[in-house]
Amino acid sequence: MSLFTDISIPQLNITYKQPLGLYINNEFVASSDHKQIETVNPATNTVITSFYAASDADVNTAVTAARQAYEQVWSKTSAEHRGRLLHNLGQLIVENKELLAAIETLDSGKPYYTNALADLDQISQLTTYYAGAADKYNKGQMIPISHEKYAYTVRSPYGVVAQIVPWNYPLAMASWKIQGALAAGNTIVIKPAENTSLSLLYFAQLIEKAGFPPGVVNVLPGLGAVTGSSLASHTDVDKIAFTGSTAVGQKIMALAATSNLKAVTLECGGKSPAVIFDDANLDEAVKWTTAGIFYNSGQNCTANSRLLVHESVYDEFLEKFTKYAQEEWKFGSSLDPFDESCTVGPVISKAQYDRIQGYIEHGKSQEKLSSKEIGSPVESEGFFIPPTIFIDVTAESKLAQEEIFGPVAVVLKFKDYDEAIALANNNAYGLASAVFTEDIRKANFFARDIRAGTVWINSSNDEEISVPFGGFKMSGIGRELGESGLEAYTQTKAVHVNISKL
Ligand SMILES: NC(=O)C1=CN([C@@H]2O[C@H](COP(=O)(O)OP(=O)(O)OC[C@H]3O[C@@H](n4cnc5c(N)ncnc54)[C@H](O)[C@@H]3O)[C@@H](O)[C@H]2O)C=CC1
Ligand SMILES: CCCCCC(=O)O
Repeated sequence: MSLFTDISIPQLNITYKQPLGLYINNEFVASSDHKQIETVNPATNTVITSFYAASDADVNTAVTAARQAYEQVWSKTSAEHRGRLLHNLGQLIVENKELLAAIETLDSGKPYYTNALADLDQISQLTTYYAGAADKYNKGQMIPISHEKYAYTVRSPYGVVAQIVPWNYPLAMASWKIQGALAAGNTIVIKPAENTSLSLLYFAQLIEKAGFPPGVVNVLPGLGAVTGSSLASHTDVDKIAFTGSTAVGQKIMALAATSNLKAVTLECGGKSPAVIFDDANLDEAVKWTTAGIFYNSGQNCTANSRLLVHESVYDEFLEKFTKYAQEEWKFGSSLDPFDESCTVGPVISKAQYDRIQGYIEHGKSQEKLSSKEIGSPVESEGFFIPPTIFIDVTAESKLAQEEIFGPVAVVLKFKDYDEAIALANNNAYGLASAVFTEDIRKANFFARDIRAGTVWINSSNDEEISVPFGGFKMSGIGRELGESGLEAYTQTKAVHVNISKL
């Protein structure tokens, strides 16, 4: 198989050259065993192309390249220069914004105009942020001890970092990791999700163009259980960062522990509550929470998939939510993610489609839950699921406890603050949360009492690249974005200086 292929996207009148190889030492190569993976367009269930899948041997080759690049070049590169190369990368991202967004839409099904382009805006913003952060957030401390001794700390990069990213925001999740790790001075081997590898393979070409030396960033598409596991267990990888399911995060953490006790950052699943109190502005709550569960077809780790509503406004909220979702989200208005009117795209794969439909079926047939389909089922070969909400759900419901990762929310009722916070915390996950109230005390009590890494007050899924992101409980370990996104890729070295008289 060739290392490149031409791909056409007629809706945007684009034909471009798609890399299909592994990206090691700033060049594309075939996998050692020539194994390949097919990637499918989820909007049409048709094969787009195939690309090489990295073997264990390829992982070793890439890690060796990253190690050599670290020891010989990158560890000797100033923070200022790292920042300058990230600035170059940011400019190249802007120049390639439309094409990168188009590849994301083709491979993941996320709507081009209402989703993918916004991802590229966020990626540009965070690249600029880390370009500036490289020689600012690299400072340690000077610690005076005595007349004849002082100490200081250094924020030392880990060295070779492995990164594994999911398919819901392919390039954004990769950039959350790559840009921070580079700013901190690490070299990287990153594995995209097997169902959305095309954009990162195209993006890899920008790495060399930006001036990054060979081996600093290596991109290894491949199967999770093969390439991913191999990275997690490689003894010359100093740190691994992962975004994806909690189950896989646990596997990675176990391999990290038993191989070489490498450092770990995990951004895993969520089942985030949005709590609507009796004094909430319901129109605002509806606007934020419909986006919080239907944007990206609900495939967000921070999706507000649990809606907890005070009993006094429950019926009014449901009526507003349903009406707004029908009128503003217009599921089915277009089944072509490249169409400007497409707001809810397909879910990523047949496997996820079946998984989500399984939850919907369970809710209806097993738990006899009442549901409202906000949009009718569509005739399509693609993996389109109508936005659905289940009402009058109890905390013990399977649909209230487990991450569905689709455009499906459950609505629960509560009578007072204590019941609301108890319901909100009654879950294995703790990634994000939202609260809607005009009462500043209640909002701050909630922010104090909720066990979640992110709290949105009178908004939801309102990420900022300068604010730390990460979960409590089964939602993960560590933080990304903001200064945390650089800190996560450094470890503190303490230097003691004895200047006592000889
Ligand atoms: N937190 C988040 O942003 C995301 C959460 N999820 C959750 O994961 C569920 C399943 O989605 P999946 O695509 O199966 O996610 P996943 O966790 O299987 O895949 C995420 C990444 O992990 C890799 N991977 C899979 N198995 C691995 C292993 N044994 N060792 C190392 N790497 C491995 C995959 O190749 C991919 O790159 C979703 O329904 C959702 O609950 C999925 C994607 C993103
Ligand atoms: C670009 C927003 C990403 C939210 C985190 C996630 O769903 O993985």
